[in-house]
Amino acid sequence: MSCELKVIDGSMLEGGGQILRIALTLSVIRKIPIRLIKIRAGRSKPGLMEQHLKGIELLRDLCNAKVKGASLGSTEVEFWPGELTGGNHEARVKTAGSISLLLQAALPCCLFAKTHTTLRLHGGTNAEMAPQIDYTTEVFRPILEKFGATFNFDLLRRGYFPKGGGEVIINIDPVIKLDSVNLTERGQLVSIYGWSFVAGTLPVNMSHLMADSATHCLKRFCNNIKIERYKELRNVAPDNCSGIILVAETDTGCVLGGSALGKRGESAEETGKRAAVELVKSIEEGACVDGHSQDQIIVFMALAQGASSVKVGEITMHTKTAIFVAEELTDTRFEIVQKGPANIINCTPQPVT
Ligand SMILES: Nc1ncnc2c1ncn2[C@@H]1O[C@H](COP(=O)(O)OP(=O)(O)OP(=O)(O)O)[C@@H](O)[C@H]1O
Repeated sequence: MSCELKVIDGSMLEGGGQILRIALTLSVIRKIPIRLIKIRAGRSKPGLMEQHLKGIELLRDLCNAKVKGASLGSTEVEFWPGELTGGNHEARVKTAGSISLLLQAALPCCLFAKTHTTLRLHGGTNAEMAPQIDYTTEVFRPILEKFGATFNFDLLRRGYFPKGGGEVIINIDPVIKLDSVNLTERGQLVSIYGWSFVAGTLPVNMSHLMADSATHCLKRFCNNIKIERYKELRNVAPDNCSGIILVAETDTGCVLGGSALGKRGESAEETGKRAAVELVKSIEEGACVDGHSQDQIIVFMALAQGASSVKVGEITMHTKTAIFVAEELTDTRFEIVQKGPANIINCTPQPVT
């Protein structure tokens, strides 16, 4: 392991928690010690929040890393990775901080561990500004499988804003390598399905209103739409929440998602429509992955053996940020080629000189 610290500037581009997660993940896998500076400088309250700190501690535990400066509010952290061994690990975010984002940082590491890993993650399962856990398992996981990797999960309890309290167990087998992907043929939509839920004391009728409204927006794209409508069991989801997750599949195996959570002052119909509009954007752009998976696959493209190409829609700031960090910490180069409303992201490993 080199003693020199690679500096990653957390104020770059998106300037949020994502830079931190990707940099730490790649630091662990590539065994590159890093110094993160200006952490979350692009956010109104910069520095580490609880969920980011718990993410750092989880990655530290996964590889027995040495960490300096990681505490609430820190804007600078040093991280010296050790050996990735696998085993049982736990992270507990006391707020509704997203379980999916803890997994976003830990999953690639576990894929390169020596043995099987079991993660017990506590926090929010369905939180704003993050993938709902159902998005992670039903949209992101099938895309991950194209890279030759997967995970199993057991959702024990749902956790919503503001209390959190969700709990998910994730089981991950290591891979020998990640496969490169070529996801450039979008094909025709074959089905749209999804889950429209309410929890706590909210009436089940809201789930019907969200699902009907989403179906209304989507029916011009596909005549095979099935959205389950239900109320979560009280013992699994005691607190109030409502939301919808939509998945579109194409005849070339592309999986696109759209989702929304109910919010104060918004009708159930509007929530359903928001999720549908998100999905419609990816459909109309001709993208092979949606705008949220777009940034989440960059790490896998950078770690895969060989060159990958993925057709996406409008390039998001999160994607530009992920590419920036991936190029800093791996021997890969990314190139974006515009194709009408879509873009092709190419990732090519660089010969080691
Ligand atoms: N509705 C959504 N569906 C799926 N993924 C989402 C959704 N909203 C956000 N994401 C993903 O969640 C991640 C959010 O990263 P971001 O840096 O903005 O958040 P963060 O870690 O909570 O940090 P910060 O508090 O600094 O914003 C990104 O990978 C983004 O694609």
